[in-house]
Amino acid sequence: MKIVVSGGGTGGHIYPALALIREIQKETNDVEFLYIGTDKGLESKIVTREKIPFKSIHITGFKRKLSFDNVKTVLRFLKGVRESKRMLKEFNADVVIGTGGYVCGPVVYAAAKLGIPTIIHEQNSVPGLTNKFLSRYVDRVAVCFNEAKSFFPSEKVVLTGNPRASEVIGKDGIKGRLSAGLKTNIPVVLIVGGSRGARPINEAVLKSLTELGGKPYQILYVTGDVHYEEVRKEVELIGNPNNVVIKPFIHNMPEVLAGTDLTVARSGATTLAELTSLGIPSILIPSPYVTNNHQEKNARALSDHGAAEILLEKELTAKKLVDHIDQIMADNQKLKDMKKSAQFLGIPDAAKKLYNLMEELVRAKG
Ligand SMILES: CC(=O)N[C@H]1[C@@H](OP(=O)(O)OP(=O)(O)OC[C@H]2O[C@@H](n3ccc(=O)[nH]c3=O)[C@H](O)[C@@H]2O)O[C@H](CO)[C@@H](O)[C@@H]1O
Repeated sequence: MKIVVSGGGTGGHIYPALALIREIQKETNDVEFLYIGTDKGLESKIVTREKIPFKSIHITGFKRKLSFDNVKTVLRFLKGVRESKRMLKEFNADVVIGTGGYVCGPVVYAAAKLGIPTIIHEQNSVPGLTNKFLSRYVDRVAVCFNEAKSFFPSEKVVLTGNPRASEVIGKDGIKGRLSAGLKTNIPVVLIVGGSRGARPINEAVLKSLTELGGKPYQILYVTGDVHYEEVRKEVELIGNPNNVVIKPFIHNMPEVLAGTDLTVARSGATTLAELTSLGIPSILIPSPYVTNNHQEKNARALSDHGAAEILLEKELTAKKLVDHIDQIMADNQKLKDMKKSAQFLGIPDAAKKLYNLMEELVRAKG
């Protein structure tokens, strides 16, 4: 089978696409991939580093307000469609999947117009503009939250989950702890602000650092690459407690998560897919700076089922952060209940579900 994958912009759209490719490659040698992205997006670096065949088209996103720039965008879209059609024919694609971000607009649209089976994958509980637009033309819309279903034509929607959920399972938590410089025999709280870190979370953690030093658990605190230097300078003044390890970014997140007892995080869709797949209790601090406040809705999908607690950024203080962590870490039954609820929401076989969906569509086309 020849599969075209397209998606880009943030890690949130690229990591699920990569996870899907890697998981399918584990299952079978019978599949050939082509990734279509943009030259400017993060995908051009990440995908080529993984040695996946990569081609690029030139396209920019729509502005939400009407402007002259949008006219240019429409022209670029049409050019992107022409380029995509040529690439899809040349590759002889059997199926095309878009994982979000504006690049998959022309690619998936072109595939639909050529009569190639198409799927879009929506990671969030509230869809982005591109996926809403594409849902009219595609054969299937794969979602990760039941809450997302109502935004799409009901006959096309399938709950598959996020392929990153498949990639994170079965990892060695002891290795994860050791790799981060943590002790193996003391509970771990991971604090991370999404793929780029989050200044408000960093501020609250810095203010509570000394107090966290006296706790019976260890903290792995991930600042985000761009904030690391600033945080490190402050920590030099405050003092770094023995039970707190500070890192700019975690490159082996699946292993580290396997060794984590409680996570404090932003509620980006992929993070939540990982947490539920592994059954990790969490305190979620949704980013209020995202389209349609979708991170809060993502977070509610977990907290409504007891899998997570929400701490809104506008209410975030150092004291509240520490109290929340303490309350959960001191209550074994609560940890167990949250773990169970998270696992209940997790879809660890998401990659397989998506692959089956592709096979079904290709078979149906004959
Ligand atoms: C600010 C913004 O627009 N964020 C969006 C972006 O989030 P963003 O890309 O930050 O967040 P996600 O939670 O979706 O994905 C983050 C990914 O990075 C990984 N990771 C993170 C930190 C680290 O040190 N190491 C590491 O590997 C996580 O394990 C995860 O796999 O895309 C998501 C998916 O569409 C959206 O829900 C978010 O709202």
